Amino acid sequence: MTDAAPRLKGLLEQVLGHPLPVRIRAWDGSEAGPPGAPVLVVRNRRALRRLLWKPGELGLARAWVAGDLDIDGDLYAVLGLVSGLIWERGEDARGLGQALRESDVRAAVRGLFRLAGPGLPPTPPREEIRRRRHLHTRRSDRRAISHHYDVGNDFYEIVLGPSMVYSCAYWTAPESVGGTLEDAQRDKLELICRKLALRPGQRLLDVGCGWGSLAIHAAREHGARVVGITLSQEQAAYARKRVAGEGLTDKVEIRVQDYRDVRDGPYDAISSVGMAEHVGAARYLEYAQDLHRLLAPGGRLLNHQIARRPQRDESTYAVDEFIDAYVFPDGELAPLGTTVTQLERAGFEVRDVEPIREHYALTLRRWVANLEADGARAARLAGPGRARVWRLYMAASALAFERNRIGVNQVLAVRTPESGASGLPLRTRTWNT
Ligand SMILES: C[S@@+](CC[C@H](N)C(=O)[O-])C[C@H]1O[C@@H](n2cnc3c(N)ncnc32)[C@H](O)[C@@H]1O
Repeated sequence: MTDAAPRLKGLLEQVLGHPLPVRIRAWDGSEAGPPGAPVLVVRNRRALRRLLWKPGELGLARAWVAGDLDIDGDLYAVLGLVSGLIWERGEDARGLGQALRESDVRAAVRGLFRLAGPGLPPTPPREEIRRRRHLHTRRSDRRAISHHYDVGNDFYEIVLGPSMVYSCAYWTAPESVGGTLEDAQRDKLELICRKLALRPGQRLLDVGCGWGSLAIHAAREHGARVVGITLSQEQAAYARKRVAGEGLTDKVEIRVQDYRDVRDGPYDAISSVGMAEHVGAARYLEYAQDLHRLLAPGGRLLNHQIARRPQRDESTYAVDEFIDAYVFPDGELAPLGTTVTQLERAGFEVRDVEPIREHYALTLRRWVANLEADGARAARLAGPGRARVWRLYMAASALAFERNRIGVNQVLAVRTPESGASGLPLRTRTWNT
């Protein structure tokens, strides 16, 4: 058979009720679709079986992880076209779906089953079997963090580069966008320290300290005494080595500790960068209360966190299955308004919100480029499936930030004392200066 691609294209369009914007190359070498369009490579029939067994995002992801599906050409272009179908046409597609004759769709699905050939559904990967409800106990959080972060520091060195910062960088000026990721990450760390108004000798708690970059910056550049906490053993070992290398062991302590177990407050300032996404809606208020309790009166919190957009009907919100199963088990995004409300409920005075959505798209594109530049080694270190997942999730996330599906915000909050003296200057921001 040398006509798999045109048959597949026809059947998929019949199911979707929409022309496919990408070209398809099938296992028999046949191709179909708009000439010059990016190519979705379907390497074998197993890819189809995975899709049919678990239609939608998760089926696609499984086929991608296993290498049964691939992209020939610009990854962003294909993701843009496919996500365009899912996001922009979500509403229309539902309308279209209703307009489609059910008997036609059923016939097309039967055709897809025939094309997929016989075979048992592939066993789901271990990550999916381990999925559980989002309880966010200390134990489940430790396990989820280990899944994501104990992949190996060498792998993260490839993706993140020498700065080893795993959160959105800050591109200070249009010219800086052409600069290095390391400069943009250093500028982000500096921005956070300035927002916290760190002074020599002050105690900073860095919740979710990763590989120690902010802790080191705050101690080295601002003379702060820092406690950095992480749930990842590998991160902590790496961070401690860096701290020692910088000669900062008297100023920086790295602990493997859950934020719920920190008892040695009060701190003058707290940073939480790219960490609150792990907390979960059910625990968010407790998290905010814990940080409030750990701060001295007048102390500042800088919470840097990814936000999703609110749903028209929040009760229909569901976590992204692909991200949950393969990337961040138990990660949860909240709308910005919810985060601000919870911080206020915990007693904070929220003083500044800086949305930096576009900065994350730029950062993610650098991470994808880093991974692609050293793809073979990344696959050796983390396993080919994992390297493929990371590439897909980071590229898809870059598009999601670019298209305003998700955002990221730096929220500055103060444990304002009874007197009302916030300690902030009258103007915290200057536009065009
Ligand atoms: C995306 S990383 C960000 C690391 C770092 N802040 C940076 O910007 O590079 C998230 C961090 O949060 C930590 N984390 C997640 N849940 C935690 C918890 N319950 N207690 C302490 N740390 C936690 C992880 O171990 C990891 O270090």
